[in-house]
This record gives sequence, structure tokens and C-alpha cells, in this order.
Amino acid sequence: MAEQKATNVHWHHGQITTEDRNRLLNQKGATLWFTGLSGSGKSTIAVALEEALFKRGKLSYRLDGDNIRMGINKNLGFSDEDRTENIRRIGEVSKLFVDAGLITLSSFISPFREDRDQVRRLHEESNMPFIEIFVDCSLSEAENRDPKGLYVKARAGEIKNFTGIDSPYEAPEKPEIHLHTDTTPLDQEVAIIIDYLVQHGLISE
Ligand SMILES: Nc1ncnc2c1ncn2[C@@H]1O[C@H](COP(=O)(O)OS(=O)(=O)O)[C@@H](OP(=O)(O)O)[C@H]1O
Ligand SMILES: Nc1ncnc2c1ncn2[C@@H]1O[C@H](COP(=O)(O)OP(=O)(O)O)[C@@H](O)[C@H]1O
Repeated sequence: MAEQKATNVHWHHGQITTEDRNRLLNQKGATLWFTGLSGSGKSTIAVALEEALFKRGKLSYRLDGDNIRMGINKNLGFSDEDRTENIRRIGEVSKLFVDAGLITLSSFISPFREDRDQVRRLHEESNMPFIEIFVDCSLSEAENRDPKGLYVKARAGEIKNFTGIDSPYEAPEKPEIHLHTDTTPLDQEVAIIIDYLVQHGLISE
């Protein structure tokens, strides 16, 4: 847990609430947290879901490991400590976006259970929906896909601390949604998530 350094700081409330913004957008802001191995399909699913939601008139926004690591988190690498800080910051950013009323699609390997649970607590203590989506894919399939050629480099020792090779991945124990991307087609994965959002009253039918 990061230490609170600044003293004498106070949260400033405005006149418009999260609920007001949700009503304006006709949706309920939520964080959909995609976790899984590199190449498991997190980004592919988030991109397809964003399009499906857009077509239904729902506003979502994607936060993605590679993109975030080229901006707000460009000073972080892949040590355990840096991954924890990466997820802590993204958890806070996701929460701000939910407060803004957005369906936030956060796709990060997020290999440590405690880091994901911390983001969950951060949301739940403010009554914000947090939906953990386990993008489950065998290492052999992810390695076979190797969309960015990173597994080849990791096996050759050119990338150190690569998740699944020489850095751990702790699978979620009770994710809200568990997708099996080895066997389930993309359109079905999107349908499963949309169905969940409708069933839980986050978007309308
Ligand atoms: N050592 C190592 N281990 C894992 N991944 C690596 C590494 N080096 C670079 N990359 C690339 O960075 C992307 C993962 O970043 P994340 O921010 O999602 O990682 S983490 O949640 O902090 O573990 C990951 O993107 P995805 O493949 O989309 O998961 C890789 O493209
Ligand atoms: N059922 C599936 N769901 C998601 N991606 C799939 C599926 N089947 C094959 N793929 C492919 O797997 C790769 C996943 O890459 P990517 O989405 O970048 O993964 P990640 O963001 O988890 O690193 C893509 O090339 C995608 O086309």
C-alpha cells in the first residue's frame, strides 16, 4: 500500500454527483478489469467490447498496459514492485473514470492477486462496481500466438522477468467472469460480458 505523503489535503465535493453523471449518460459507470497472461486476449476482447458497447450507445474507455506504460507509467518497469505500483495507479485512474460515469475497460496482466484485490477494495469502499474478468488462456496457446514476438525473446533470455516464463501469474480465485480464450470464440466472449452487464443492471437490455 502506498504511503500518504501530503498532509492537510481534503477531498473537494462538487454539486454534480456520480449518480447525476450516470443518469446523464444513461448507464452505470463500472470498472471491468481484464487480467491474464500476455497474449491471452485482454486487449482484443476490450477492443471488441468497446465497439459493441458503442453500438448500443454506451460510453466506455480502454486503459491498456502498453499504452499506459508509454505515458503516465513510463517510469515503471517489470519488477514485482513496479508492477504493484503500475496496478495501484491504474486502479486509481479507473476509479476516477467510474466516478466520471464511464464503463472503464482496464486490461493489464496484473499478475498479483493482492494488487487486484486492492483495486477491488478501492472501488467497493466507494460503492463502485468492480468486475474482474479472468482472460484464461494456457501458456502454450499464448506462446503459440505470441502476437508481439515477446515469448520468443523471453525464451531466448532477451527479456527478463517475463510473466509465465520467469515471473509469476496468480490466477483469480473468484472472478466475476471467467473466459476461456483457448476454446471460446471472440464474439461469444463479448456476448458473455454484455449479458453480465445487462443482468447486473449496468446497462439496459
Ligand atoms: N517482462 C514482461 N512481462 C510481461 N509483459 C511485458 C514484459 N516486458 C514487456 N511486456 C509488455 O508489457 C505489457 C504488460 O504490461 P502490464 O502493465 O499489463 O503488466 S503488469 O500488469 O504490470 O504486470 C505486455 O502486454 P500484453 O501482451 O498486452 O499483456 C507486453 O507487451
Ligand atoms: N478467443 C479469443 N479471444 C481473444 N483473442 C484471441 C482469441 N482467439 C485468438 N485470439 C488472438 O490472440 C491474440 C491476443 O492478443 P492480445 O489481445 O494482444 O492479448 P493481450 O492483450 O492479453 O496481451 C490476438 O492475436 C487475437 O487475435
